[in-house]
Amino acid sequence: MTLFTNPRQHKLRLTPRNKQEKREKAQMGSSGVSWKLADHPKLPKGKTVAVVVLDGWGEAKPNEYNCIATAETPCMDSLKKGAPERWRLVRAHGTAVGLPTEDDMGNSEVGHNALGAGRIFAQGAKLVDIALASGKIFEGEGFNYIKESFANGTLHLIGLLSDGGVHSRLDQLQLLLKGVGERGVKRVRVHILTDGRDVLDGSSVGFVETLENDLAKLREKGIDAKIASGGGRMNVTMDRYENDWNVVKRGWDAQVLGEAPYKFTNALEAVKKLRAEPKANDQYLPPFVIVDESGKPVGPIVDGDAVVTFNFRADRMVMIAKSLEYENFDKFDRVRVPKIRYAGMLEYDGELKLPSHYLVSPPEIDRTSGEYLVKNGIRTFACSETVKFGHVTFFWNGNRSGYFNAELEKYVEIPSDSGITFNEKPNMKALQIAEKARDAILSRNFDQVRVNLPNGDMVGHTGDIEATVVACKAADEAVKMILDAIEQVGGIYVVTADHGNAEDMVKRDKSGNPLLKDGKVQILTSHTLEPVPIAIGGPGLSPGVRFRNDVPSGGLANVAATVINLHGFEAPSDYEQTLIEVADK
Ligand SMILES: O=C(O)[C@H](O)COP(=O)(O)O
Ligand SMILES: [Mn+2]
Ligand SMILES: [Mn+2]
Repeated sequence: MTLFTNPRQHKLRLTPRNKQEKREKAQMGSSGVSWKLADHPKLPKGKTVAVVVLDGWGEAKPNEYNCIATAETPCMDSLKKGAPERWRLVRAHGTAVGLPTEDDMGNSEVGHNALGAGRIFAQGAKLVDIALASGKIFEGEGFNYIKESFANGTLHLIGLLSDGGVHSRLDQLQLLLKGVGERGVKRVRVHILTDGRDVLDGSSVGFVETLENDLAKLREKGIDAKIASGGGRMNVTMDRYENDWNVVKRGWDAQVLGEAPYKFTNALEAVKKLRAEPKANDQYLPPFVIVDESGKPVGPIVDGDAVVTFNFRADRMVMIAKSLEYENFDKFDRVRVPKIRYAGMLEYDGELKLPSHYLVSPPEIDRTSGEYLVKNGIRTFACSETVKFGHVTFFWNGNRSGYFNAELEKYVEIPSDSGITFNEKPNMKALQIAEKARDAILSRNFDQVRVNLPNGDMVGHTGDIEATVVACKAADEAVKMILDAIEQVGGIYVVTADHGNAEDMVKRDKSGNPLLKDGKVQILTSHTLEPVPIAIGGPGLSPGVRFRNDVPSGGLANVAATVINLHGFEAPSDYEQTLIEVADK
């Protein structure tokens, strides 16, 4: 993209520091934060603002692997005609969303965090890198806690075996293994979840080989280190937002109880054999346990053991964290609940304080736009279907569950289909989400109506190009319904996305050509590095409002100030700058 040839170096803001902030803080009450937003000098209050996030909807050149360009998307096409004043692109990957490098694709967590928080926070991936590089990870409360079990128990590491950098990273697991090896661990068991969603399908085989090499090195040092169980991430453990507890149960059975439908004596063989089944892929491998020659599982979790879930990203760890930590738990029959010392790589839910022990402190995402707006009287409605519900609530609000003010907010979750891959039903619940948003807008009971439309992303992850084209059409129709409602109430819309996915479904070489393997293209199931569109409009948009042209490398974090302005307020002074200006007409 020529737009971003000279990206501004974003400073990672870990604490707000500027002068006005200090002055504001001096005037505040006991919470230490002044929540009052100043009136915008030019923009009115009282307009209904629809904020639509198309999940996995990036901008790329049209070609046969660009499902968005292939699909019929008349609504999104018409918005694009508003460029440059009412349509533009924003950065949605790498440092623009707090990830370690520009090679890191965006994802829902960091994307929605940036959209909601209006600032760029060093994200989990980066915080873990820093803690490992400095060695601080091995000095904190969380590590000291699990270390107590090293002398007499086993350390179990559970997580996604991948170098995707979305939920976890293999190099971080390797450093963790090395670190525990140097700090007295005697017995280690790794419970792997294969990826194929943030990385190419089939890459699990290479990751298992790498891990086995590392474990062999530990064994040379006298440490009893083995892979103990496994399964595909979408089938085992990594469900989110309570869409399907069976997924977590399958993980529990394999990891804790040592029970699974498949038993192997070797993890590499397990992954290769299970992948050879018809229609098998890394994302959906069935659960398996590794057994010894006598058929006994090599690593069930028992009393006195320590467990670390090594994913840094929260959404798909909250459910397993609850099952490992909660005494009162009724989501499935755990059969046996071992007395363990459990720590997450990060704290996964700041509101629930879950888990109570963790190795690295999460980003402190405070003073989000959602909280400011509610505290300034903005009545907010948020909706998506289960698989993305937490994106426009939990992630949007800085990884906090719950309302800021239940009287002013309503969050509606539409149950997702479970037990299917979404290429089977690519329309998903887009229409139902749009209907809820439409009704919320027409009710005039809300000032902000915020939705996430999952189709481009969830179907894009299946790698099914035909179905993804259908998915994009469905998302476009949903946008149209929401914009029609905004038209009726004289409101404003902001339509954007959290990262790319459906706009490029093929693995490419450095010059951008499809990369062939054995003469075939490799389907890309993951997100991309592409920028995403943002469009503004609607009858309530004041004349003269347009995108500024002096924020060329603007990213998702600039959207919050923009939305706050459209509600008639000035954004907090330490927010990334607004994307809009009001030209004199
Ligand atoms: O968790 C997932 O589904 C993928 O790893 C990332 O997708 P998301 O960031 O869009 O949720
Ligand atoms: Mn997403
Ligand atoms: Mn995704």
